[in-house]
Amino acid sequence: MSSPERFGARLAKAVAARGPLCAGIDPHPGLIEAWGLPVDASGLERFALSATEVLAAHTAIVKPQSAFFESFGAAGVRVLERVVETAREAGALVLLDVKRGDIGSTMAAYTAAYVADGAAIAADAITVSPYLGFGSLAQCAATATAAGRGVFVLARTSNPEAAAVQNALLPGGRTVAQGIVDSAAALNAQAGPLGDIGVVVGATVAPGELDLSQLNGPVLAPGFGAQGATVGDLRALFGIGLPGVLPASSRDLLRHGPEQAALRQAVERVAELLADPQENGQ
Ligand SMILES: O=c1ccn([C@@H]2O[C@H](COP(=O)(O)O)[C@@H](O)[C@H]2O)c(=O)[nH]1
Repeated sequence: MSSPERFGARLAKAVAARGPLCAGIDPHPGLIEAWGLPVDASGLERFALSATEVLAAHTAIVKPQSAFFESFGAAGVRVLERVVETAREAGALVLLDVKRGDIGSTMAAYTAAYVADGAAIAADAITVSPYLGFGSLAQCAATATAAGRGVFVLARTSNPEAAAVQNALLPGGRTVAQGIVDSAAALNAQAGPLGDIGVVVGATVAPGELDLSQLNGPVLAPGFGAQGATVGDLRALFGIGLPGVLPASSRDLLRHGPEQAALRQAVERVAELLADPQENGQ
């Protein structure tokens, strides 16, 4: 049997075709309500499927936030499964934001759930947390890669509380975040055109904190939009062409619903800003 096309290669093609914007599907109760829907499993379903139909038709990759589905119990998880299917039918890759991380034997179960061959909720990639040690993620990364899937490892997250832990210094002087980037880079060393192991670096992070030059993998950049980061901030942090960077926005897109036409215009507007190398603000 031939091996599946690698995640990094699939992502590079999708971004070349549709641009780098990663649209977040975060059904916050407040947004469900603002769309005039009941805050229950039926409202969740209408919100999430309608948003996914539009966002997944216009972006390379969508990022459902698992927490907002899990909070509705089993019915919410069934909606999440339909979101994954709907996104795929619309031609987008699915990065499931679950931020899993545990000892290796438990991590194996998360791997089976999301990124192994025959996974129960099969995503193209998931977010993972390295704070039980980067090595605890090794088997998950290897299994995902073999299945044509990927992982995005939290390195320097967008929230203000993160710096105290992630900018702490390791023996030798690198930050914890840089150590994570370098460990991801080691796994991507032989891959082309883009490795399967991404990192998460918030768009809100100050320029110059991290050296991403050796990563050879994708960078998920949440914090763009509702958390305050602009296109100018993205370019200052990652460079004018945003190479390998997936700016991620959820609330700032979703607030334009429930009309699908308005949501589509919003996503097109942001995609145009990201495509314009002269654009330094928003
Ligand atoms: O560092 C991180 C990692 C993940 N996130 C997630 O991204 C979205 C952001 O939503 P917005 O509405 O665009 O602020 C959300 O799902 C977070 O859990 C992050 O914000 N920062």
